[in-house]
Amino acid sequence: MLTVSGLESGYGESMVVRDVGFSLAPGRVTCLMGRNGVGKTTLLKTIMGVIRAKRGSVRWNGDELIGEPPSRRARGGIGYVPQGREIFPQLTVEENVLLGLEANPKRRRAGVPAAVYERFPALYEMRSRRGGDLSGGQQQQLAFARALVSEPAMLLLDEPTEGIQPNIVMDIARLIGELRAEGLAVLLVEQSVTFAREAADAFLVLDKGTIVAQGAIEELDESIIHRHLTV
Ligand SMILES: Nc1ncnc2c1ncn2[C@@H]1O[C@H](COP(=O)(O)OP(=O)(O)OP(=O)(O)O)[C@@H](O)[C@H]1O
Repeated sequence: MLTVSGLESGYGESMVVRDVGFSLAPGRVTCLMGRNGVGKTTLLKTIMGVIRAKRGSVRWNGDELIGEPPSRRARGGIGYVPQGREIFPQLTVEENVLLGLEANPKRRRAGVPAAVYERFPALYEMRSRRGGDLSGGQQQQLAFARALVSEPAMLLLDEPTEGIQPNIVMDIARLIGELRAEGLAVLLVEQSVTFAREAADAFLVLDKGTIVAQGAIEELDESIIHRHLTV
């Protein structure tokens, strides 16, 4: 459903993502791995349209997304949980969730669908509190809720377990498993090989902006980890 080919992007003159190609299918979790600074976040932002591609193609169910703004991509079914969560601390939990429907004013007026609060009951309890009052784990739930409120078919997750307590990390693994069972395609940036093996079906390894290894998660072996992932 998502096919990326020959994708290049960066900042000014500096090219960060170089000739990247891969595809994602419904109901599969693909883990994007790589050392710090290799371009994982830049790749996700380019797929979302937050950063403009310099070259290449991002096709979504056959349609070319390059040139489309992020709002059109969100409306088309792509959800994004950014690194560091990017919760608005002064807005309420409910207002933060509704930001996920900015691209869709009609649905926004209908309010937060019951299904979102059923999935995240703690957010329902805290819906009138300020986003900044939530714990790190609750803020991560809020970032997921904001991405899921538009009922996306694909989710881009940028290090959702970063800085999260181990017991909440297990909740995130469970949630990703549920989303996969519901048929979402998931592209997950993750540093932990253990978590990747637990949560993903497939992996991509990025090094200096290029995909240097990919395959089924069972094929993520020690030589790949040693060459491209350990510091
Ligand atoms: N806004 C920016 N302007 C200029 N250079 C940037 C910008 N954001 C990132 N970079 C540079 O682009 C390169 C790739 O950064 P990116 O954040 O995509 O890597 P990453 O693999 O996600 O790293 P991390 O694991 O640390 O999150 C780095 O060299 C970084 O310094």
